[in-house]
Amino acid sequence: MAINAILLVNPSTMGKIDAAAIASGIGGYGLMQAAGAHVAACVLRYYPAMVRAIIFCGPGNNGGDGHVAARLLAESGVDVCRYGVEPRPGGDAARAHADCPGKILPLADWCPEPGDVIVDALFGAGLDRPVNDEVAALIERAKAAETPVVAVDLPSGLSGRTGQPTGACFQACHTVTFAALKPGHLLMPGRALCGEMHLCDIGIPARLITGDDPISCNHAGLYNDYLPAADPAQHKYKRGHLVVFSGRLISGGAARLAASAGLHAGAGLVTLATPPGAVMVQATHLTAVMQRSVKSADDLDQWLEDPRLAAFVLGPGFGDLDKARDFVTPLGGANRPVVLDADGLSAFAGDTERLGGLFLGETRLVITPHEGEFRRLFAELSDDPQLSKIDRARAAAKILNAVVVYKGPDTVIAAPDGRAAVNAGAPPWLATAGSGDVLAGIIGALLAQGMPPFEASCAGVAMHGQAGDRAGRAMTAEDLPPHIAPL
Ligand SMILES: NC(=O)C1=CN([C@@H]2O[C@H](COP(=O)(O)OP(=O)(O)OC[C@H]3O[C@@H](n4cnc5c(N)ncnc54)[C@H](OP(=O)(O)O)[C@@H]3O)[C@@H](O)[C@H]2O)[C@@H](O)CC1
Ligand SMILES: Nc1ncnc2c1ncn2[C@@H]1O[C@H](COP(=O)(O)OP(=O)(O)O)[C@@H](O)[C@H]1O
Ligand SMILES: [K+]
Repeated sequence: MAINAILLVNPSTMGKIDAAAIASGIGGYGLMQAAGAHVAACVLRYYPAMVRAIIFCGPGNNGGDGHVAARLLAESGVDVCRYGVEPRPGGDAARAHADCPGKILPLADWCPEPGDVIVDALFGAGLDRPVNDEVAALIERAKAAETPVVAVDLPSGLSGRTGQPTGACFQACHTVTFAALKPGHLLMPGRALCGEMHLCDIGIPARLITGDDPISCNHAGLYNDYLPAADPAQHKYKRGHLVVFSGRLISGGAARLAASAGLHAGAGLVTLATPPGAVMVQATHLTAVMQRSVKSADDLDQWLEDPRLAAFVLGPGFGDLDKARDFVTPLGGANRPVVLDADGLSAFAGDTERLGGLFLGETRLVITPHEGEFRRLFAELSDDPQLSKIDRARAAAKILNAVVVYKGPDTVIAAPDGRAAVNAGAPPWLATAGSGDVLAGIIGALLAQGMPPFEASCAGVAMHGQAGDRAGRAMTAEDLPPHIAPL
């Protein structure tokens, strides 16, 4: 009996897991009892001063969990009122309803009173369309009355697959879910609509909590076996030489942030490849980071003959989009890993085919777009409301044969082979100018040390978040590099 805190399970897969548990001899009604008990316990724990528990019950098993919670809360001495619809006859929900004393009133009858706490058991995994006008009006009423909401499985109205509301949606203070998290619990705005998450064991055996789709939370198991080892015999070139391309005179700070992050993330040496006109200004800022003047794609081509150059970061503050395209061509031919960020991505807006064509074969391109950069590259994917952020990142990864680090509060890392991870724990104060440049430098350094691109990206995103935690909420991007620590 267990929970799986790593796997993200789509609602349709969760239905199959429930069915497999039932087929293995575990009664569905028992699962519902356990689910309802966790909901009742959450209400009692967080709202000890409540006056009434208001249970909104839908027609399916989500409603069934609500009937169980209603009965248990009433048995605990709470004043309980149920509103909603009678469950469909014959199933576990109907039995849970029959076992709960009292009647169900129409949703429209609920008049908010001070001390009310709502248990939202209208729709969970079965939600497949926008809620109707009656439920939308109820959600409005709850919001206007500021009545706290404890959601069962998912706030009603939220898609567990995409993290997007299908229409009106409850804003929960707490969400109680079972066996495994769904993508919608972590993807925005779902994560914010869920409030505090509670992942609870309802008695489904761990061996059954598996997915047919490799989506997980970003966790150490994804990359631990690939992290650079501290080898006593290492020297700086063995640790990896990272090259970061600098922008023009006016915009060299972003590349310096990436370069400094690269050194702290373990690259043995980092060289800024700087346009001749910016070399002097960069020199006044650099200490451990080295510098080389690189004027043209031909210069770069020559330098690439040095096999010790292990990985490249191009984009932060780069500025010149034509030049970015010119430089990426020899990098594509160099058969070494490349991180493209910021201007390195904007340079290929509307031309993703060309970018993908430069990086055929074994995956060695990592792109790190934020929402706007992603849209510039993949407007059609961004505009498709059926796609989740995971779907979009995966599709982009396939198109470019690249690992996609689709940034934000819910950074998604996706590989062309379909692996995907969602990183949801990073502190919000990472939303500060230059923080993405630091991330590009960290991933570049891990690539330079020989990590494969998906693993380097997952580890890099984790290191970035941890550096943010250590730097604290008043940090600026410049504070991040010294707080980077090996995993
Ligand atoms: N299975 C198990 O063992 C366990 C399951 N558990 C619980 O079961 C929940 C899933 O239950 P579920 O599959 O019955 O779906 P649920 O979310 O209740 O929806 C019911 C029906 O509502 C309808 N409908 C959908 N959208 C609608 C809309 N916008 N507006 C109006 N109606 C709408 C649609 O039916 P339709 O009208 O299309 O025929 C849909 O089928 C899960 O979230 C968890 O809480 C736990 O007890 C643990 C054990
Ligand atoms: N609300 C948030 N919570 C956690 N991390 C965030 C949040 N907003 C942004 N980030 C992270 O901060 C970084 C910002 O990168 P980016 O948008 O490229 O900024 P810049 O271009 O200024 O460097 C990304 O790693 C992103 O995932
Ligand atoms: K619900």
